[in-house]
Amino acid sequence: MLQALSNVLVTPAEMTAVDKDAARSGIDSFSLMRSAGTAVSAAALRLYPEALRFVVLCGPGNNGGDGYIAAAALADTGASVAVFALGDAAMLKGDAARARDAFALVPRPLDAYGPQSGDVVIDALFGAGLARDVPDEARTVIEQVNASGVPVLAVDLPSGIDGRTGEIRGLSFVAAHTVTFMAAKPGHLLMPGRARCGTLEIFDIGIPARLVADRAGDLHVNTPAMWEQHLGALDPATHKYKRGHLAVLCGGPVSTGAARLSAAAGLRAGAGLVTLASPAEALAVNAAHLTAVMLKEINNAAGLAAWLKDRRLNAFVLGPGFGVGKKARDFVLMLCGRALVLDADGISSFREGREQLFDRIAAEGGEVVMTPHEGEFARLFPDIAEDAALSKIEKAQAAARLSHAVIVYKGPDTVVAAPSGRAAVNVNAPPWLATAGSGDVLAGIIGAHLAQGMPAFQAAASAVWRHGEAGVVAGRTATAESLVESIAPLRGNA
Ligand SMILES: NC(=O)C1=CN([C@@H]2O[C@H](COP(=O)(O)OP(=O)(O)OC[C@H]3O[C@@H](n4cnc5c(N)ncnc54)[C@H](OP(=O)(O)O)[C@@H]3O)[C@@H](O)[C@H]2O)[C@@H](O)CC1
Ligand SMILES: Nc1ncnc2c1ncn2[C@@H]1O[C@H](COP(=O)(O)OP(=O)(O)O)[C@@H](O)[C@H]1O
Ligand SMILES: [K+]
Repeated sequence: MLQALSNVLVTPAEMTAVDKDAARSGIDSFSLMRSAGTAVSAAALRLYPEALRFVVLCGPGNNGGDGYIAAAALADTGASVAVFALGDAAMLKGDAARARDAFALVPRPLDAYGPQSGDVVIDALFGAGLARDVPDEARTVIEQVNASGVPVLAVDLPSGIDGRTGEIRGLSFVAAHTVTFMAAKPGHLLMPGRARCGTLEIFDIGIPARLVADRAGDLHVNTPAMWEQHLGALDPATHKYKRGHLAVLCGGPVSTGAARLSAAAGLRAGAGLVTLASPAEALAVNAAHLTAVMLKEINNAAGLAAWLKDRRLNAFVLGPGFGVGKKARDFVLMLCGRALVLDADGISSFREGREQLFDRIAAEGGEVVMTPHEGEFARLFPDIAEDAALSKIEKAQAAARLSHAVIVYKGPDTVVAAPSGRAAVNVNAPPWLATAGSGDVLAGIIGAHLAQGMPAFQAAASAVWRHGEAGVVAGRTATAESLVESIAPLRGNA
């Protein structure tokens, strides 16, 4: 895969536009289909040398066309191949019809297929063109194949997965491997699609990278390439104030653990100093648990205002264990002009009156990052959350636009989105990150990156990636505490 495209995500609509641009620039569309189909046959031979029979299921569009090319290429190697077609293969048009003619045998109707031991299914029913729920004729075969345990190699996408959203359109194959072309699509990375793609292979079928890049939006896989040019901000060479002073606002005496986790994570992630701001009634319990993290009594808005005069306090985390209500709202509104991570109760406190928050962020222009999980997202952005037409990426983008903040929409497929529309989908997080306090740790890492001067989007994206890496290091028995201990340097910095 070309380096220039390796992290780019392209929506199916953008890919269709790329196809048209390619045709306009004189590239033969059938040669692209031939490359696609032969890439699929090569993957099938490489992955399943023991297959007794390759069963190619072909749909009514160009995804089916890729399938016919693959079938012909596999037959040329002497492999046993059977093709079953959805609908009347005689009705195929354009490149798909040409591809059908490349395969010597007449395909059999889809409902004639029953999975047999030794089969490998090549799923070429629907790809980028899936426009509605899969039809009944396809449902039966998808159910049978999924139940049979016969391995499925998907062409472009497992049929039934929406390439834009990752949603299942009625029913979908569960593939062991997916071969897609030129660039990954959102549906390969967003859940539940991601879990149904198996391993993902991105094959360069020969469309110039420039044509793809011209149509692609500012949407990427979250890899170090997204933010490594900002790692200089994490340079530890100077004194501790240069490494940033992170302040974590703590709630009442019975819920202090969450804020302490954020503080510990912030320190571990490289903030030069971390101070826990605690109300008087929680000072004793916090003091009993803290060593390197400092403690400061902050009881009310007046106390916070006085403390904020210290401009060396350069990032804040508010939310973990803070408590929902007026105090949270008052504090947050005072912090909107600074670098701020708004998490948990800090988000939920604005269920009513969110406009005040969004207006303040816009007016003050601080580097604000919000880190909602699904429930918190629905609390603050119910209108966006309920819009079933939007993908998780589009929801995060809409929320970022509306709030003027960077949104980290958490989950197995965390999306980081900026008000500009720039977005990244994270893929390195192991499922055992779903453990109590894990989100508090993430908030602390983001806070540390902000404290060290990274811009909000890069601070958030790199923190999400680092949190995922910490999860990998901590392993399956990870707890929030072991996650903190597992936060590793980012490329030798921090
Ligand atoms: N990108 C590239 O550069 C290249 C892409 N290539 C390949 O092209 C694929 C995209 O091809 P595509 O646009 O023809 O769409 P595809 O997925 O075959 O489906 C469309 C057909 O299915 C039908 N249909 C849709 N939904 C349906 C439903 N629920 N139930 C029933 N029918 C339904 C739809 O009918 P319609 O909606 O028009 O009635 C239409 O007939 C892409 O995934 C990749 O494999 C390569 O060849 C090389 C270059
Ligand atoms: N299945 C999963 N796979 C990977 N990461 C996950 C999964 N479920 C949750 N996470 C991550 O774990 C963290 C949980 O945060 P959150 O829901 O706020 O939990 P808590 O409030 O207990 O800290 C988030 O960073 C989220 O992205
Ligand atoms: K497919």
